[in-house]
Amino acid sequence: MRKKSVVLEKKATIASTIHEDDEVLLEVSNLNVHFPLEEGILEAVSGVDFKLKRKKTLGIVGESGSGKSVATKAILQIVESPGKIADGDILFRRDDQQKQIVNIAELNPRGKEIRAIRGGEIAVIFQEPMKAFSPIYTIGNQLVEAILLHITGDEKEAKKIAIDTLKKVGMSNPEQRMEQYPHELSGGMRQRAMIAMSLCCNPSILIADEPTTALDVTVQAQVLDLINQLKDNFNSAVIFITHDLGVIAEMSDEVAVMYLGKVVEYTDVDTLFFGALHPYTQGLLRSIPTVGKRDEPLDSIEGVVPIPINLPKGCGFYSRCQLAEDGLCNVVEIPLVEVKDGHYVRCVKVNQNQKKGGQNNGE
Ligand SMILES: Nc1ncnc2c1ncn2[C@@H]1O[C@H](COP(=O)(O)OP(=O)(O)OP(=O)(O)O)[C@@H](O)[C@H]1O
Repeated sequence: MRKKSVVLEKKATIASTIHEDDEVLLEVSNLNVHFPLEEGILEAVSGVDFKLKRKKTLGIVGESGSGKSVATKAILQIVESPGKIADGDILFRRDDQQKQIVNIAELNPRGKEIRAIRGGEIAVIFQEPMKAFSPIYTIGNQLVEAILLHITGDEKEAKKIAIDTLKKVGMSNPEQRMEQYPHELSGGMRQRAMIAMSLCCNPSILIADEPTTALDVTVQAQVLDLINQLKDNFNSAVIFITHDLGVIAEMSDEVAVMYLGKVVEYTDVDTLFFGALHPYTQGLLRSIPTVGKRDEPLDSIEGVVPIPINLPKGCGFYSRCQLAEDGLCNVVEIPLVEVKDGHYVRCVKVNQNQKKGGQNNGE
């Protein structure tokens, strides 16, 4: 059978503005992160673009294995071996006097410059706080050490900053907490201590990787509130990684939906919830429990995210997509296309529909 011809759109990379707009703190373009394995090259992140503005939160959502964590680890140059940044730029506006823009992708992962950025100008909150702390030092020791490294050489001042930050994250008796070891704190308190650790150096960017998954619902709400307040107080920006679209709705200004190492939809949060176009995003939205649908079974997207080694040509979502069309979707690499101002979608069917002036309802 003759394959239908596919007209390739010009790839719409998310326009570069970091050199003109001071509010843009980070601009990631065409990021590729590969793990060379015995079975072949695992393409964990493949041509990812996004940007981050001061006081804004970018939500990154997608199922397990879609590349969210690896993409953000690349921003800190902490991708585990044998993984490496194979291509792309990670332009970051430094918080020094010149506000110089550096390309993190080109820095030596063990060099002085990335060590000054990591934990200082760009900080991370992990899902599991025990990972961030050493069990053999007190919380106070660890906070003070980070502040001495990034902010001041004066130990007294560093201690004062540590106590103030613990207060800001809602820790009761901060002086006493300084003397405690991580295992002596409850889960919620440990999470707060880790947020304090991330914020004590006034980072320009805070990366929160599933920061509330291990917490109960009440503490979850407090932690989310805290991240929002602190973003405003510290004039910083947040990258929020989660599986949970409810959390995305609450936290994000813009959202990147990732699937199989690629951004498949990128837009502002309202458009995501009221005008998502990619069949994968629509599937994720249909799987959110709602009060009105209490007695109906929840929709779920059948199958799992494949392992990104030796992938077939075409759309990565092809094998699970309700709209998949042989000869159209599985022929060439599908580009990310700007369908409306600031709304980018990686789907041939959506592009066809948009041209006809129709809407893709994902049926
Ligand atoms: N250290 C590693 N070695 C080999 N492959 C890896 C490694 N870390 C991640 N990967 C692979 O890279 C791809 C992306 O993984 P990543 O952890 O970024 O996904 P994720 O979207 O963050 O998932 P989760 O929500 O479960 O954290 C997956 O196929 C994963 O198996």
